[in-house]
Amino acid sequence: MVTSFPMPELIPRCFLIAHQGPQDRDNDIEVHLAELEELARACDLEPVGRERLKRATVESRTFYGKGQIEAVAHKARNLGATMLLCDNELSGSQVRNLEKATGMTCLDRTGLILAIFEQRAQTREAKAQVELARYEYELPRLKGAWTHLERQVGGVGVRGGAGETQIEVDRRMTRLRISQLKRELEHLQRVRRTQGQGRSPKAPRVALVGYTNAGKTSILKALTGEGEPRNMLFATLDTTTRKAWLGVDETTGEPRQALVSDTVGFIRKLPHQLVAAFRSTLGEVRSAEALLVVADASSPDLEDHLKVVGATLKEIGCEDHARLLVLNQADRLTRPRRLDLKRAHPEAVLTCALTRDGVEEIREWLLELIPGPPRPRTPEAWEL
Ligand SMILES: Nc1nc2c(ncn2[C@@H]2O[C@H](COP(=O)(O)OP(=O)(O)OP(=O)(O)O)[C@@H](O)[C@H]2O)c(=O)[nH]1
Ligand SMILES: [Mg+2]
Repeated sequence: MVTSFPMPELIPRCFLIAHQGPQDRDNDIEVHLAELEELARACDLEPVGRERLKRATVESRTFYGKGQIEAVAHKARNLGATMLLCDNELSGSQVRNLEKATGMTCLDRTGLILAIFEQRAQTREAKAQVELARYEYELPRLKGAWTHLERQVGGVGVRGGAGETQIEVDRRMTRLRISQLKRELEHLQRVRRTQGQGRSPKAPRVALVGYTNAGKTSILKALTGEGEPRNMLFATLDTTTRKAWLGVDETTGEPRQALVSDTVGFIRKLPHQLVAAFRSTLGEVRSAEALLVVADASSPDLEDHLKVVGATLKEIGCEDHARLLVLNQADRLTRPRRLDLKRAHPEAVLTCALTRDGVEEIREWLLELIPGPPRPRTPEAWEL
């Protein structure tokens, strides 16, 4: 009999860095680095260390200072790291120069978020959106990556005639794929719209939006009985819509319900290529009548998260939507913090999605969105 032993999985180790300018507070950069660690874990990497690199200006070649890079690379290698994750958005040539200087693979924040989305995308639509974002990200970076190949390669076939360089061929192919993907996404969006047309006009459509890992899927589950919450950044990529039963109309006996959509989470510095690519999925948010803005009330970073959510909603054209702020994970709050939050956000509902505490208040708010029975019309004088 052959016994097979499970092989220990090799998880790549990474070291995290962030630039700290003279105006940046230590704590802010630490919070950003802690979030980058979560992103690394969500990408199946093991963070082994992190460092703030203080410098008044940024270096155009390598972004960080030369001496800083050498010291960090030394430390990272001693900890067994093979990757360097940078919290700042870097240009293609800065990444390449860093890789050359350190001998390690380098990934910036945008590249890391894109990699997570690529791992998670399940449906055709999510896959096309992520692929589009990847090409949009790579297009301005193609330069330089091919400098060793940049030469005149006049000829026939894929190359567009005499004189087209390898970079030009590459850019042309990338643009072609981008327009194919955009067409495919438009088609998928049309299909989605047609599917939505059969929905009951009496059921208001609401979208759950908010910072990643706030508990949007958990609230969906508490409201509709469906959804799979996970303690992981960007667990949800696809929009799913479920019915929330809100009881029966006492006068007509008709069931009352709302259609609740779960959506992809937001994060600070969400790559704009992703926001653009996810426009069609986020179209569900735009076309919703109202928003349930879910936030993790126990996060020390709550107010910052709310600002990011507000700005992203603006970016996708949703600043005027009616909304209810759902301060979730309230079970993790101390009593004084709970009182502070009630004072700071008097309109908000405090919830615990796990015990469904406060979820009834969300239902009541949803009920108010349902159009009431037609009011009896008072006949005008000329009709009598
Ligand atoms: N203690 C506590 N944990 C919660 C609560 N709501 C959600 N969680 C936990 O928080 C984690 C994230 O929950 P999700 O519902 O997946 O969060 P999400 O906003 O959908 O996250 P993404 O889809 O990744 O953006 C899970 O481990 C949940 O069990 C809550 O009210 N209290
Ligand atoms: Mg989710």
